[in-house]
Parts: sequence; structure tokens; C-alpha cells
Amino acid sequence: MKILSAPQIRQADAYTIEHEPIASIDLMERASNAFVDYFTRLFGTKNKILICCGTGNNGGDGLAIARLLSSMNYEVAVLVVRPNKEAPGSADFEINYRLLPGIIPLTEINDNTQVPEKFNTDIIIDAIFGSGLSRPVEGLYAFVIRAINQSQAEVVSVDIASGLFCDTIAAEGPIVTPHMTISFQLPKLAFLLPENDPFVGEWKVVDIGLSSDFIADQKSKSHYVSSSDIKKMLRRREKYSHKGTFGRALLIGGSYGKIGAIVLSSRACLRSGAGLLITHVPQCGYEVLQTAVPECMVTTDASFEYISELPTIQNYQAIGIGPGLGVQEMSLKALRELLKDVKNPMVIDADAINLIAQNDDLIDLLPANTILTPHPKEFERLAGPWENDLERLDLQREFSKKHEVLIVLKGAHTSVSTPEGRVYFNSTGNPGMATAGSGDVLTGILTGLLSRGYSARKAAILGVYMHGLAGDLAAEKLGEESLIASDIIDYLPHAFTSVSAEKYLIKKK
Ligand SMILES: NC(=O)C1=CN([C@@H]2O[C@H](COP(=O)(O)OP(=O)(O)OC[C@H]3O[C@@H](n4cnc5c(N)ncnc54)[C@H](O)[C@@H]3O)[C@@H](O)[C@H]2O)[C@H](O)CC1
Ligand SMILES: [K+]
Repeated sequence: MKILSAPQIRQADAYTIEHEPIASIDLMERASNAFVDYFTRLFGTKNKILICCGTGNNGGDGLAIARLLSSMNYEVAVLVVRPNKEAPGSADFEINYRLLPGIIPLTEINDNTQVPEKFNTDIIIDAIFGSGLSRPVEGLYAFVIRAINQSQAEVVSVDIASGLFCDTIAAEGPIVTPHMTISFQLPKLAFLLPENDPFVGEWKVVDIGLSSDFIADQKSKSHYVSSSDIKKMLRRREKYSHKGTFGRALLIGGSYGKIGAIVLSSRACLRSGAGLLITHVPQCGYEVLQTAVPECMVTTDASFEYISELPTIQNYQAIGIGPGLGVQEMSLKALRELLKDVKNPMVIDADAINLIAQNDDLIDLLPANTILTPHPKEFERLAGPWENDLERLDLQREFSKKHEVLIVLKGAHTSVSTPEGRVYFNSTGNPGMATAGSGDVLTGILTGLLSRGYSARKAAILGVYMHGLAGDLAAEKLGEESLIASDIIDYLPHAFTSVSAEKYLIKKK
């Protein structure tokens, strides 16, 4: 799913009106219906609702929502915020103003003294500003937003929290801090920047039927990975296949006390479709691996405690290195040797990333399309510091372009950047996955998918999605608190089948 900028959304709006064609007021009605449809699934008629409206189209939505909810027996009141008494609202605001039934209490406020001290309501629907915000909020609007934020009510924003820009980090000036945002058609970039979290809350995108042709034609550097994107990517295991078909994977890692990391990667790699896996570990890991992962073959290093040399690396469709590796001098030597020789698709994680960050010569040795999987601290070691999330995103994009690698920056909405400068935000995963070994599992999945023949871009997007989905399925059963990395592996088969089963059903029709 593409992420469009506020100006692109405005154009999509205008294009739909002209080409569907549909009257702008009818499109507003459709959007309001879509909002109400989702809202009423979450909140019953027992709740008292106050709808705070600006006088643009976001406010117009608010008025239509008020009318629709009232017709469904919700107890609704409307507050219109209009600093300049004489200024008319947008055309569609004014139409919906006239359509507002008399039974809905309507208050208009024009200056700060009229802002109620306390909102006596269960839910506030925030429809002051939407995607048309053009400058930070001040004056009367600021007063109202502060009052909304201080209220005890549950706050639901229409399209986007009032005061938040669609395409960037939070501006100065007050911004609504909603519990939930119900947004139209496409997610906004602002929803995916962690520091905006207080101004987004939970969010849901509802379809309002903007032109799919127009959206398909738009250039966008940012994408949000949806389950339908994933279904299109997933390959079928062909009937006449054998274990060689799915490729040979090599994992390198582990050190004394950290053999568990490479065990997790190995198990995840095999669960992600690799045909054959060879895991290279220091000698101390031999029995552990053979016992914990009987399906993988094990080769051992000359060193007992650390990786100090490489096995042969030819004939592998994918190599993953890093989990549990450590940053010993001898392991650095082995990594340097690997990078000098390697032509295979590769995944680089954990201490292998730290070693690259500490040794400037290594980054240029990475083959094009290598996947690196840093968490933010590791990425900072690689690419330097940033001031805010938007800067971090730019840095990630630039790093990928400059070094022709894919960066999988781990976190909520893990972002995958490609050498073309595109960024794909993941839509699965939960806070329970912030647990030891979760990253090792991801490295295994990515290596497995690469060995299976997926391109680096597809392996990264798909792997991150499946990792998150397995974590979500595990959390559904086990809860987030107790989730451990092994659970993610245990639920990987369910993640793959849940996506592929739907896909094949679609294919059969
Ligand atoms: N996405 C769609 O296709 C649809 C969106 N709808 C809704 O329309 C809003 C966007 O409406 P718009 O009229 O363009 O802007 P706003 O309502 O967000 O703002 C109104 C108006 O306010 C002025 N303004 C901007 N910033 C400030 C400020 N800081 N202080 C004071 N005034 C400000 C500016 O002139 C704006 O134009 C979208 O979010 C949806 O809710 C449609 O209903 C359906 C189709
Ligand atoms: K809003």
C-alpha cells in the first residue's frame, strides 16, 4: 500500500470527484459513513459523544458523522470552533451545517472565554483539522485542543489528529492526543514515526473509494506493507520440488555463552523454507546445535569459543552471519575474509553489524543487495546520529542508496529500505516481541527466504512481515508479557499457512 503525501491525497480526492465522477459532498458522505461504520463497531449507543468541528472539510466530516450517529440513536452534541465569526466554512462544511438535525445540540465558540472548562462527555470525536493543516495550531484552536487533551473522555480523531501534519514529525503547538485515529483510504507517514505515537494512538484506515488508478500512478518512496501485498509475493512450493530446489543456506555465528542465538536462527531458517542448512559454529556449539536442531548440519571452527575462520562459502544460495558472534579480533578477521570473497546473497546481523560499524573498510566490501538488520542503536553506530524520526528515515534511505544495501531497521513498524531509496513499513508485530533472541529469529527467517530464491527486497519485506505475524499469533495465545523468541519460531508455520491458505483459495476461484 502506497503512502501518499497530503498534496497527493488532495489530488486523489479531486481526481476521484472528477473521474468517478462523484460530487464532493457525496464523497464526504462516503468518508463519514466509512468512519461511522468502524466507529459503531467499537462504541455502543450508551456513550455520550461530543464532536468538535473546525470549519474545513475535516469539520464537514464531523458534522456528517454527527448526523449519521444521531440517526443511529447515539447521543450526540456538536461544538463548532470558529475564531472568526464572519468567516464561512468550506462549501461542504456549510452544506452539512444546514443538514444538521435540530435535535443535535450545537454550540459555536468564537473566543477563548467560551471554551468549556470541562467536557462532560464519554467520547470526543476530533474533527477540527485534517490533512489540510498548513501551520502549527495557535489561538482559540490551541485552547480547544488543550481542553480536549485534558478531558477524561476517550478521544477518536477523524482522519488525523488535529494539529498533526500528515508527512512529518509533530510540529510545535498543541496537537490532539487521541486514543484512536480512524483515517481515510491510506495510512499517513506521520502514523509510522515512533515519536508521533502520542498523537496517533491506535489507528485504522477505512476505504472511502478514492480512485485506485490515480493512486497506482502516483510516485511514492514510502509504502505500508499490507496482507494483500504479502499474498502477491508468496511463492508456492512446486509439486516436483526437492530439498535442493529450495536452496542451501549457511549460517555463521555463536560464541561461548551465546550459542542459543545461532540455535534460534537455525530453527527459524529451517521453518522458513530452506531446503538444507549448514550452521558453522565454534566447537563449543557443536553438541548444542546437533541436539537442539537435528535437521541442520553443523561444521565447527578451529576455535573452541569464537568464530575465527570460514567454512567454504560456495554453493550456498544464502549466507547469514552475526547472531551470537561476538566482536573478537579473530571473528573480525573471519568476517573480513568472508566479505572479500562473498558473492552470495547475504544477511548481516548483530555483532557482524557492530564489527562493520567499527571498521570503515568493511562496508564497501558488502555485495550489492546485502540485507543488514540493525536495531536503532546498531544503525546509529553504522550511520551516525539523528535528531528526529524523520531524519532517521532519510538517513536510512540515503545509507541504502549509497551502499546499495537493504537496511531492516527493527522496531515497531520495522522499516525496510532498498538501494532504490524506497522504504517499506511493516504492519505486523507487537511489543511482546521486544525480547531476547527475537532478532536472531528474524535473521534465520531472512536467510531461509533468500536461500529459497526470493530477491533481497522480497525476502526482507516478507520475512519481516512473517516474523511479526508469527509474533502476533503467538501473543494471541500466550499474551505479550510471556512471549519469548522460541514462541515466534513455533508460530511461524501458522503465519505461513494463514497467509498462503487464503492466497490459494483466491487462486482457485
Ligand atoms: N482524503 C480525502 O479525499 C477526503 C478528505 N475529506 C476530509 O477533508 C479533510 C481535509 O480538509 P481540508 O478542508 O482540506 O482541510 P482541514 O479541514 O484539515 O483544514 C481546514 C482549513 O483550515 C485552515 N488551516 C490549516 N491549518 C490551520 C491552522 N493551523 N490554524 C488555522 N487554520 C488552519 C486551512 O485553510 C484549511 O484548508 C481530510 O482530512 C478529511 O477529513 C473529505 O471529507 C472526504 C475526502
Ligand atoms: K482531526
